[in-house]
Amino acid sequence: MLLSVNNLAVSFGGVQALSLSHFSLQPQELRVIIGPNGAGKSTFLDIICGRTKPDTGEVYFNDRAIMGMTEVSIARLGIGRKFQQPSVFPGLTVYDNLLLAAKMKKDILSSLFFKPSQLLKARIHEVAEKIGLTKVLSSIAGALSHGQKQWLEIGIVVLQDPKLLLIDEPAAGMSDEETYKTGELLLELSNNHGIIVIEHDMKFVQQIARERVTVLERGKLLVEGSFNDIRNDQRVIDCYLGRNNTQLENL
Ligand SMILES: Nc1ncnc2c1ncn2[C@@H]1O[C@H](COP(=O)(O)OP(=O)(O)OP(=O)(O)O)[C@@H](O)[C@H]1O
Repeated sequence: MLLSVNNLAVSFGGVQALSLSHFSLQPQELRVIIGPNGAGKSTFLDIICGRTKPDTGEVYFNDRAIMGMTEVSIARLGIGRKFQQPSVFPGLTVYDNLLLAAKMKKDILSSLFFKPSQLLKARIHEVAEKIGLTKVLSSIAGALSHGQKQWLEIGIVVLQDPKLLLIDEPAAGMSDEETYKTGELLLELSNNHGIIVIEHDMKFVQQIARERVTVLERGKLLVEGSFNDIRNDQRVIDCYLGRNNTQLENL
């Protein structure tokens, strides 16, 4: 098991944001988490990456207990997080953004004397190819399209060789074509990484959910199953009804 979670609970100001008795992920599994606003999806990823401390519970990554570790230590162990907000350096080229990400993996001291080796250059080109940005490696990141910026963000995380990738709403704001390409990219990445994706667009979920989908509601596990199981589950349909949001797009 790549990730295993038991009895995780966290409250904010007396309101329970998450109460999850069990969750597990296999290596190279791509899991999609859905659920309406406030279901606890981001809180869950925040706990896994060490950004939020739970009140109770255990998280095991490759059988190692990681609760209480800092975000940096957890990242070093191999958990990479891609947030929804952009974090690329807009004034740097795509290549330099990737190079910087690769440098950040090294210790501070060694990076002072860091020179990009042929091996590293090859790795940057390999990742650029994967994320579809080979032709724009020398472009300024700020000039990329929204979709390209998101792929660069994914590339930056991938360059750090995480065993587990946590990705918040990767297709938000993308065109249909960009969304589809993002889905194909995540499917390809799942050959080498465990991936947890939070997503709202059901057409996109259908494209990438080859295994289980986890549905959270009000901080609790509502149901887990194949895409077809959850799409036809009355509890899932009910939990979105009457909500003033556009989250269950294309259901
Ligand atoms: N730092 C915080 N302080 C106070 N309350 C918080 C904090 N983070 C999350 N919450 C609350 O915890 C609950 C779960 O929020 P969370 O953001 O995890 O849900 P979500 O499923 O990711 O929702 P969305 O799809 O809207 O992003 C919500 O009621 C939210 O208001």
